[in-house]
Amino acid sequence: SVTLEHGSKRLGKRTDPMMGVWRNYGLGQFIHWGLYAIPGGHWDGKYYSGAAEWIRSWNEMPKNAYDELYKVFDPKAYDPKAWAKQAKDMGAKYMIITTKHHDGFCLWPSQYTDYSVAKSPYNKDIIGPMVEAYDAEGIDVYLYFSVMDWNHPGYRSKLETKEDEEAYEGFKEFTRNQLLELLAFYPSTKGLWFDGTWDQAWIQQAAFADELEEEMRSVIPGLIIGSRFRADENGKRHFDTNGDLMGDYEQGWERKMPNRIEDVNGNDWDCVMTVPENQWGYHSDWKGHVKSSVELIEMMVKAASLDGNFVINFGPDGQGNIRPEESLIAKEVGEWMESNAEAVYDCGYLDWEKQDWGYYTRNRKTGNVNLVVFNYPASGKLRVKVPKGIKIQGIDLIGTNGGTIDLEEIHRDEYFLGLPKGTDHTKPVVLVMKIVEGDAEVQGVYEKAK
Ligand SMILES: COc1ccc([C@H]2[C@H](O)[C@H](O)[C@H](C)N2C)cc1
Repeated sequence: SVTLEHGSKRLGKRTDPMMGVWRNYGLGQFIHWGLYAIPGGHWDGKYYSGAAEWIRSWNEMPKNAYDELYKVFDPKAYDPKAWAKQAKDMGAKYMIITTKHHDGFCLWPSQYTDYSVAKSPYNKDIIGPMVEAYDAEGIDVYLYFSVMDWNHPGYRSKLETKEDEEAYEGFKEFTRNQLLELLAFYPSTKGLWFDGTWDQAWIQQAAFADELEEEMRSVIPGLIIGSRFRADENGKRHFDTNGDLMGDYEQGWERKMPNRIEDVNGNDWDCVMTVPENQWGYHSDWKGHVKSSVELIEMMVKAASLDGNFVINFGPDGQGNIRPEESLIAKEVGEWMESNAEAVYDCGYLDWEKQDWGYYTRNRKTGNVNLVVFNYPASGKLRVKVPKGIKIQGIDLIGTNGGTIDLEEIHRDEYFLGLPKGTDHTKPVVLVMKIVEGDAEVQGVYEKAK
């Protein structure tokens, strides 16, 4: 490996308590909200088929028309307490809010630009009440921040001239000022979710970004920052020149998921997922596939089974309403979590052979093995291969106690579990297995022998 000044600062996972909390979240909520929610994917009677939060880049929408939208930003229906309650009922343990997306419009009254809520008819801080409401519900708040800023005069995608370089110095200072301002205004935030960091101009700022990351971490000790904030001095992003993870967790799983534990390279990670195929901001007319709550539950469980978290995106409309499709998802995911959350919260990878019927998750606090069944076997029986030295001490349908599952030993360490008659096959069902490792008759939590 090569010596790097601005590469990864740590090998392996963070081991501090704040990262331990992050690791156990299981489920999060992303909120994309901003001026783009006003046009909602349409302009001048035309339909924008791209991602609604990118409508400013659509040549059918004049840039100045977009840039005037702040003059009509006045979301009468905005109710952060209701949003936080809905997220709580869904079972989200953390929430990521767009403080500033690529358009540069700030949902907080930044001292460093006029392009913020302070200059809109709404003329109140959006972020503060949201942070308070989510904190009150016990949901940790993370602040999304786009480095790319189409509004700032000093922003550049690449630095080609002396003038570019001078302008970009101002932009770097502006970016640092806004980030320190966010941490000062909202000190209860647990981390930052960076985006818009692929431009050559930013990638060249390895030293500046490294120093800024250190500075932010010193302002809020334990702050959690993903792999997408900065590049190393060779322009390597997410993973440095030596292949080591930048930041505290892998942030590349966006609208896609790993399939095997090897894909996550032993890192913490989360997957951020849109409900339609590719809409983060509000689009009033979703086209194509819209994910059902069962699909999203399966992705959430799959993430937990591979040591990751799953984050479902919400895009409130221009008035601050949560759309009906998203409210339905929040309700249905919440109903499932009501009785099955222990198979997701505090759960991670179990190194048992993957079976076709679904996923194993291991609860880090109880030591229990969860079998989450998505693909019901026609036989009605689940095949379970148990590694050597592991004994099944008991198994039950989640929330029940005793005698619901019959265990048939096929041969040493391989069993058929019979699902109870009348199991509802339209929902994922969870079996909870207590295991004993080695000959230990220890009761309670089992830490896998290292
Ligand atoms: C260049 O392709 C992109 C770049 C950025 C994105 C942004 C989306 O607007 C959303 O904020 C997502 C989390 N982010 C990666 C999406 C596609």
